[in-house]
Amino acid sequence: MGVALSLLWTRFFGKEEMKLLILGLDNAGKTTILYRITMGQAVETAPTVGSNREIFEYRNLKFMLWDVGGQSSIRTSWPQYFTSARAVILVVDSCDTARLGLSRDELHRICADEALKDALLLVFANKQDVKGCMTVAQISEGLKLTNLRDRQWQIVACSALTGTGLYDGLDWLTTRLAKQ
Ligand SMILES: Nc1nc2c(ncn2[C@@H]2O[C@H](COP(=O)(O)OP(=O)(O)OP(=O)(O)O)[C@@H](O)[C@H]2O)c(=O)[nH]1
Ligand SMILES: [Mg+2]
Repeated sequence: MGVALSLLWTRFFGKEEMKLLILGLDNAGKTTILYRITMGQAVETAPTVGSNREIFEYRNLKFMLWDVGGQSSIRTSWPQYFTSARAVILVVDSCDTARLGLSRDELHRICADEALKDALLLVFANKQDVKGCMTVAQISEGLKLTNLRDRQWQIVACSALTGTGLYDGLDWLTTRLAKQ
């Protein structure tokens, strides 16, 4: 859309909502991140059956955030959410060493999907408040992020419990989305 047309569109219809997907294994902290971002606080969560959806405005951009359940039975439905997503936020539990390989497999499956070929990738290495958790470098290596060619990606350490790091990730995302 040209600049003039885009301004006209915004004037009459409001800002375009950008669809962002929050994906990751069960217990990674996706729902906690969703509500920490949209409500500014840590909320008590239960495993997500299906998905949660929230509108969020940040740095003059409007987002529709989709948080999809990560249990194995729900992961098979993830591709139903992919259409027109501008970015994937992959949440990894930095304490879950045993399932880092599973996160890697899911990530590379997501990235191979044609519907997400232009989507940005932000990895949140969550639960960094827990002592002895994996570092960003270990998670980056375990996920084989450098194998993702032709993909704009970033990994950021965060804690949904304290809020640390979440806005560093969102700043990276919004800077890139604003340029598109
Ligand atoms: N210590 C710590 N615990 C966290 C953090 N983020 C989430 N949790 C806890 O991890 C557990 C799972 O969090 P959820 O947000 O429900 O996880 P989810 O990824 O949405 O899980 P599913 O809905 O099953 O896919 C909860 O007990 C959270 O309180 C964090 O940054 N630090
Ligand atoms: Mg959840």
